[in-house]
Parts: sequence; C-alpha cells; structure tokens
Amino acid sequence: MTAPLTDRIDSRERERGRGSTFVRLLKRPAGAISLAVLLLIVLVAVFAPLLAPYDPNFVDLTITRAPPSAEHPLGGDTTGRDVLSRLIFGTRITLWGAFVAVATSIVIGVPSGLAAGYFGGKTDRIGTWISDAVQSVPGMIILLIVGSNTGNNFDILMVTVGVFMAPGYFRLTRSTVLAVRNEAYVDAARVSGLSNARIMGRHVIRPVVAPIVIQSALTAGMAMGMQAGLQFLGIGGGTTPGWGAAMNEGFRVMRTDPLLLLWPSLALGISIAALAVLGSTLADVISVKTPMLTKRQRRRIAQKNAAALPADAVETVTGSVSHAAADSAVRLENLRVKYETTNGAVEVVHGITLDVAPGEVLGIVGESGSGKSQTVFSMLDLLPSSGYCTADAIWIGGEDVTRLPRSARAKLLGHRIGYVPQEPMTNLDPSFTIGHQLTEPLRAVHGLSRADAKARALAMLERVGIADPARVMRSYPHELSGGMAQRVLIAGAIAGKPSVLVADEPTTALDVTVQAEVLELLRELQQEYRMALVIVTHNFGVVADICDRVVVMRSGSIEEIGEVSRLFSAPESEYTRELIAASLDGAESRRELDRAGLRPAVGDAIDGGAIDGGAAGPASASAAQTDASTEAQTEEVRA
Ligand SMILES: Nc1ncnc2c1ncn2[C@@H]1O[C@H](COP(=O)(O)OP(=O)(O)OP(=O)(O)O)[C@@H](O)[C@H]1O
Repeated sequence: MTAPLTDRIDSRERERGRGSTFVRLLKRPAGAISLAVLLLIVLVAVFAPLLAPYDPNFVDLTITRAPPSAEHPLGGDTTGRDVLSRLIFGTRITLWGAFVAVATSIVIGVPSGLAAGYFGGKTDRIGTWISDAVQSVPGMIILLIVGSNTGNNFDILMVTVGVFMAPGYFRLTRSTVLAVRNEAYVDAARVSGLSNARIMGRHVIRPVVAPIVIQSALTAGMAMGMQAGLQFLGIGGGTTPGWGAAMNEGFRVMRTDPLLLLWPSLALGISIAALAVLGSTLADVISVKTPMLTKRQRRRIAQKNAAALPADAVETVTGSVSHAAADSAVRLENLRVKYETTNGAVEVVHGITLDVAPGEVLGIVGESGSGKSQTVFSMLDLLPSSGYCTADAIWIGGEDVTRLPRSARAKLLGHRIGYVPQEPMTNLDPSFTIGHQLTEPLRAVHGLSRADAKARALAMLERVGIADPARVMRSYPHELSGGMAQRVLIAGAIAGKPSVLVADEPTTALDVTVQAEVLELLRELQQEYRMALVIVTHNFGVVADICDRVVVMRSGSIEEIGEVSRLFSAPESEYTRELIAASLDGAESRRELDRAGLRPAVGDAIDGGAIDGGAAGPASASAAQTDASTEAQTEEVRA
C-alpha cells in the first residue's frame, strides 16, 4: 500500500510545483494586469495626500475650466479646483464606498445562505423569501428615501447598497452549500460529534470561499458603479470629491469642457473593468486546479497496486456471545421510519425491535431497499431532513436516547457510538489533511490538547495497520487508496473509544483482498475494545466471516433473526433460505449441498457470496479476479 501512496505524494509535490491559486493567477496576463491596476488604484488611495499636488477643495479661480497644463496636468474644474487632485482623493471615497457595500453584503448574505443551505426546511424557506423580497424592492427609490432621511450620509447609503446586493451572496452561498451538505464527509463530521456551527464554519464554508472571492470582485465593481450613479444624481456626499460627483459636474459642462467628464469616467471605467477581469480570471484559475495524471502514470500506479495485493484472503472465525436484553449495547423497540413525500408520509421501516449485546457482532442483511441503512441511521440520529423515526425506545449504553434533546444525542456520536461509512473517499473532506480530520474531533469533542490529539491520531493510525502514520497524517484524501482511506475512517471512528461501532457496508467500495483485511481489522478491534459491532451488509460472506447473530430484513420488516450458525443451517423463513441460496453460485450446487448436509459449513461454502451482485469473495475465484481488476481500474481512474 505504501508504493501507491508514494506516487500520490509525488504527484502532490508536482501539484505544489504548479503554485498556489495566487501564483497561477499571476501567470495569466489578464490576472496579472488587472491585479496590477487594482494595486495601483489602492496605492493611489492610500498615498493620496502625498500624491495629490493640491488640496482637492482648494479654489483658485484662475484655473477655472483651465485646460491641462504643466502645473495642472488634468486642468481645473468649473469652480477652479485641480482636477487631478480631486481624482486622486476621489479614489479613496470610491474604494471605501465599494468596501462598505461589499462587506455589508457578505456579512448579511453569507451566514444566511450558509444557514439556509445547511439547515434547509423552514430556515431555507424564510431565507429565500426574504432574499426574493429584497430583490423585488426598487432599490433606487429606497436609496433616495434613505439619502433624504440621513442627510445624504455616504456610509449609510453604501450600507443600503450592500443590503440590496446581499441576495446575490445569499443565493450563491445557499446553492454551493446545498451541493455539499449531503456530502458524506459532512455526515462524517457530524458523526464524529462536531457541532453544527463548527461543521458550517470549517467543512461547509470551504467550497463557498472561492465563489465568494469571485463574486466580491464583481460586486465591488457594481458598487462603484452604483455609488457613482448616486453621486451623479447628487445623492451621497455632494461635497466629497468622489468620481461620481466629478462625473456629475463634468456632465453639466460636457459640451464646452468634455475632458471634465472624460477623466472621472476613465478612472471609474478602468477600475470596474479591472475588477470584472480579475473576477472572471479567478473563476478560470480556480476551476482548473485539479491536476490530471498522464496515461503512463496511471498505468504505473495500477501495476503497483496489483503487485501489492496479497494472494490469500483471511480465514473465517465466528464466536457467539450470550446476552440479556436488559443490558444491551443497543436496543431498538418498535422502530418506525417515515419519509414525507409529495404523496404524503411513506413508512419504510415498520416497527422493528432488535438488540445488540455488549461485545456482540450483529449483522443486518437484506436486499437493496430493505431498510438496513434507515435502521442504522435511526440509531445514529442521522436520517435526512425529509425523514423521521419514532420508537418506543432506542437504548444506547443503558440510556433511552429518544428522551434526550437532539443536542445531547449528537454528543453521543464519536463518544458512545462510532460510525464507519460505506464510501471511504467521499467521507473524507478533500480540503483538509488526514491529520487535521483525525485530530479535529479529538480536540473539539474530546477536549484533547493539540499534542495529545496528534499522538492519539498517530497511535490509532498505527493500530489500524498504516505503515507510515506520520506521512499519512500530512496527506490529503486523494493521495490515499480506498483501503487506506477506510482504515483512516476506522481509526477516526474508534479514536473516541465508543462502546458501539456501526459499520454500514464498510467493505463494499473496496477491492476484494482489501475487503478481507478491513473485516479482519474490524474483528480485531471489536475484540480488543470489547465493542458491540453492528455491521450492515449485502454479503453473506461477511456475515459468516464476522457476525455472531444476524438480522434478515425484508421490505422494512425483520424477516428472521438468529445465531449465524443456526440461521445458515436451518433458516426459519423461506425468504432467508432464498437469500442464502442466491448467494451460492447455482441451484445445482445448492441442491448438492442440501443432499450432503453441508449447508451449515457456510463460512467455507459461501464466503464472499453476495445477495444482489455485491463483490464475490475468495471462494469464487473468477468473480474475485474480475472484481479485483475492476477495482484496480477504478482505483487507477480515481488516482
Ligand atoms: N430520502 C428518502 N426519501 C424517501 N424514501 C427513502 C429515502 N431514503 C430511503 N428511502 C426508502 O427507504 C427504503 C429503505 O432504504 P434503505 O436505504 O434503508 O435500504 P437498504 O436496505 O440500506 O438498501 P441499500 O443496501 O441499497 O443501501 C427504500 O425503499 C428507500 O427507497
């Protein structure tokens, strides 16, 4: 596994060689020129008192409407003031106005868009309604009213402009958050026990930053235009030497002294154009960030991955734990899960009751859509917003969690109950290193210091079999293979030493030999930490391999529940019998097994069999090879 990682880290270093977003922006002529122009404008604003040859309000009647000269390079205005000095000082007020408007828009639009996108439901509806309402109000009329009631206070007017521009930020943030809020890494952050505020502030806001920077460049240009328009109408600081005020004056004498209109128009036009070009170049630069490997590099990685695969899979061993329902690690009583749809509420889990003893491994099997995931999401309190569950009780670690407020229940995640998801890659946030993602919950949820969290994370990575934990801590998710990413997630899930670990199809997305290793690891950890393990799977091979008891689900109900050996040797339900049979290669071999009385030896007979086309195990060598090569290709493409 270390060889592919080395390749990926090399590729990261190559990526670093390409430079940061800023360097890549500078490499583009449009980016470099627009940035240089804006920098010049900012410098002019900052050093205006040093650069301006005269006081911008000093009147010298001898230069009234004077043409450009050596002393007054841009001439004099209609009241005898130096045009160049007024333009230089005008840069200050123009930039300040744009800043106030953009800052106001960001302060209003971004947090509200974040909340609307993340929480959805009522928050989203109210936020969208207010945003639509603000957009439908005629802004210029409100600005005129605000101007007349505040004595044309420039700052208040620019704040008002910012309020009218906030819906742009709201919609942008909301739509970006909507796109990421259901990402598995956001769920994973929730499962690790992080608060909503922290998830929004760290994981959800990241993808929003780049669009906001681009939007700000464009909004600043628009704010400058609006400010100039207001000053042109004589609103907002008629005495301030802003560019708009200068344009207003120039417009009045346009026929006789067109230069008085030309200079401020040029200054404004160049600034707005520079901001627009900067915004669009930034958008281009950010969107081409992901580097692509060449075909040869991809082939080399695939060959190394194939060479790294061990020849044998693990043996199957199962043990059984006797338990009493009273001291269950988890107990669901009469659990129902419903979804609100356009046709009303639809029940997808119909009043099931099950329990798991401390230290027991419970498998939940069933066809796709049978309700396995809804059952474990109810345990974790992670149903999507359109779904909800009711239950007589949900006992976790001796406590009925249905009586707890939501916030207290969220605190159980990462502490009392850990979660290993199905898709390791999508459950890691691509923006942060593995080290950050492992230490963040340890610090925020478990209160460890930075050094202790790092030491614990390193120890956990080592425990889950990662050869060079320090290096993996510095890596980003795309630099890991699927198997390593799953080990990282297992390390994260057990770092808080939970008493229950829920694994939702933890091996489905992995290569067959890695599947065996990950199962082996889960079993080892479960025994070492004496955790209860609830494992959702399609795969009867996994059940035979690791589980003590198994729950067979069908269409949202429990079809059968029992000890693994009994269930395989003498299934009570015809449906269970069919499911087990379906995981064997063919009816013929099944009948032979029945005749020979070999069905109980399921660990050997059906190891790796899958109900509905899941990955086959070592017993099915040809299928395994096909899957392994498919996985290797997938890995190659992903890399
Ligand atoms: N957001 C949703 N809205 C409406 N129905 C849903 C939603 N999510 C799941 N369901 C329904 O709930 C039922 C059970 O789904 P669940 O995800 O638990 O199945 P599963 O057994 O885990 O299947 P798989 O193995 O394919 O994940 C399915 O019929 C599914 O259509």
